[in-house]
Amino acid sequence: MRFVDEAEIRVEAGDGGNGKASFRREKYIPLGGPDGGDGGDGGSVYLVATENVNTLVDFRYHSVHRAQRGENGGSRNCTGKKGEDCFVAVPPGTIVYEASTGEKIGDLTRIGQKLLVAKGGFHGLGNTRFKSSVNRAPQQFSKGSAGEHRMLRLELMVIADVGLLGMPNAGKSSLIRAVSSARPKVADYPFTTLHPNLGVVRIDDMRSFVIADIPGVIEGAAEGAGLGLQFLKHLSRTGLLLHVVDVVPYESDETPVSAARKIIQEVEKWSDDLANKPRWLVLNKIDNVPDDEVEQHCQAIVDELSWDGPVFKISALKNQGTQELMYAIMEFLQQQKAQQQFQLQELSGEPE
Ligand SMILES: Nc1nc2c(ncn2[C@@H]2O[C@H](COP(=O)(O)OP(=O)(O)OP(=O)(O)O)[C@@H](O)[C@H]2O)c(=O)[nH]1
Ligand SMILES: [Mg+2]
Repeated sequence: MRFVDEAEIRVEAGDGGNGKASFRREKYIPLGGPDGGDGGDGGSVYLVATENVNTLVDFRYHSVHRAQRGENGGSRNCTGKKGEDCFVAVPPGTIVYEASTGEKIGDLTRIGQKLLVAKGGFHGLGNTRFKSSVNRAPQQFSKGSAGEHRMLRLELMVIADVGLLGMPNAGKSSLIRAVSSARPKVADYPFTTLHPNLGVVRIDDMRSFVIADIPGVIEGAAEGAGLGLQFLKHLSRTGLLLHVVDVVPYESDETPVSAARKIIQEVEKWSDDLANKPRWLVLNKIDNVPDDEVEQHCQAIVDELSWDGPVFKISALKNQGTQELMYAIMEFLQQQKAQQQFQLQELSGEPE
């Protein structure tokens, strides 16, 4: 599933440090020459394509990125220190535009690739530099030039790792709310979700994945009923589907099994590729079933569906079982990625 993720950020390079005007002062040397040092260059701002960063979501909270100013020059020919550069981590695949003109500045495709987006100011010159045969005591010095300031628009095509499938009202948006900072609308009427929502599930500092909440799929979606069709076709890019089933369906004429079958049929009608994708059964709203009946209630659904794949029992509302589900997904995606890399290496015949 693909989404365009966007963010605007401001990048400010450091100004160059000023040059110094000063003269040597030492005992017994009455007319010491000029000894003002140059300033340091201002730091620049670079964007760096970084592994494991997979969305632009963090830029919503941190949108100004500054590099350091260069130090001013000092007496005794001391050169000012160069300002530190600022490196901003972005996900691979980020395209960078000048915000005001829409002009493309560049794109970052390879991990580790760097793009200069704001150049640091040039250092000012100390008065030593202005010394000449006709002017042995120059007062001149120059100021550092200003660092570049720019507004950038970042754009990224995000491919969701996990797609949620399920009847309207099954609790897909609630699940995304429970496990990520995404805030899709949740309500007790069908088709709350009119556009796909993305949630980034952060497992720890280094690991996260993207989960996509899509509008509920209903019977006939593969033929275009409801809102299902346009989203079904994008699901083929995900690595895992979660089939969310309400264990006590909202529609009284529906049972969990009949609701689940409808979804499976739609998926099979749509494409073999989608039907063969790894799919897990997520039985939601177990809090609507008395504690001591959950096990039995869920097992009956699994048996009737003749489902032999992974099953998770959760309550998105009460946040029960959701954490375990997220860990299992992360583990699965990592294994899947490792396997794909292995296959790629096999294909390309690389030894390692
Ligand atoms: N009791 C209970 N209610 C839940 C649970 N999860 C979701 N709900 C409720 O079910 C209703 C529908 O939830 P949503 O998350 O909007 O369902 P959805 O699958 O995203 O629905 P659509 O976007 O219409 O396809 C809301 O009233 C939720 O509060 C749960 O685990 N337990
Ligand atoms: Mg929804």
